[in-house]
Amino acid sequence: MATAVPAERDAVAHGLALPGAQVIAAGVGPARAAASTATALTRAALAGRPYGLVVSAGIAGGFAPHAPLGSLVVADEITAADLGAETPDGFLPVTDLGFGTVTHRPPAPLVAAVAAATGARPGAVLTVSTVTGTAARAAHLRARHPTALAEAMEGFGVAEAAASHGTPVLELRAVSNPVGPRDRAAWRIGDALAALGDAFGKLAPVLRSWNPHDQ
Ligand SMILES: O=C(O)c1cccc(C(=O)CC[C@H]2O[C@@H](n3cnc4c(=O)[nH]cnc43)[C@H](O)[C@@H]2O)c1
Repeated sequence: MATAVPAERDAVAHGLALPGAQVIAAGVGPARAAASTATALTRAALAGRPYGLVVSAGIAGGFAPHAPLGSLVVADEITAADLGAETPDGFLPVTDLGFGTVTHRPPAPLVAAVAAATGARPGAVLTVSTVTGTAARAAHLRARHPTALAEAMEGFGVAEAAASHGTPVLELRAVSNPVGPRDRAAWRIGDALAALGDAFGKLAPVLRSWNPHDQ
C-alpha cells in the first residue's frame, strides 16, 4: 500500500489486518510516489517476495456532487490528467503526441469486489501535479474526463511503478475536500482519514482471496 504522507499510512495500517502487507508513506506527487513505490517493489523482488498487488491510497478531492466529502472512491481507471501539451486548440495528452501512456486500468473484478466490500464508488481517479483551485479548472477536467470522481496526486506514479514490475494496481481514496475553488475551511481531512481506515478494515478478506492469476 503506497500512501503519500505518514497520517495516511497510519490510517491504512491501523485499519488493515493483513500479514505480509507493507504500508509506506511514498511521498507527495506522482514522481516521488513512483520512485518510492518502484524502490519498494524492487526490494521485495530482490528478497524473493515480490508483491502481487500495489494499492495507491489516501485522501483526495472529490468532484461534486459525484463524490461527497467523506465518501470513498475506487479507481476503475487511473489517469494522468495534466501529462501532455497545451495547444491553441486545447490540451493534448502525451499519447496524442505519440509516446507514453496516460491511463492504467486496475483489474475490473477487484474494483468491483472493493466497491462491494467498502461502499466505494467506482470511477476514474485523476492524477494531477497541481491541485485544482478554480471552478473553471474543475469543470474542464470533468468535461475531459466525464467519469472522473476524484483527483489526487500520486495514483498515476504508483501505477507506472507497478506496471514496470508487471504488478496489478488499485487506487482507493477518501474524499477530504471538493475539487474546485480553494477553501481550506471546507477540508475534512480527519473524517477522510477515518473513512480510509474503516475501508481498509473491510479490505483484508477481499485482498486475501484475490488471485491475480484468476484475472
Ligand atoms: O492548498 C490547497 O489549496 C490544497 C487543496 C487540496 C489539497 C492540498 C494538498 O496539499 C494535499 C495534497 C495531498 O492530498 C491529496 N489531495 C487531497 N485533496 C486533493 C485535491 O483536491 N487535489 C489533488 N490532491 C489532493 C494528494 O494526493 C496529495 O497527497 C492543498
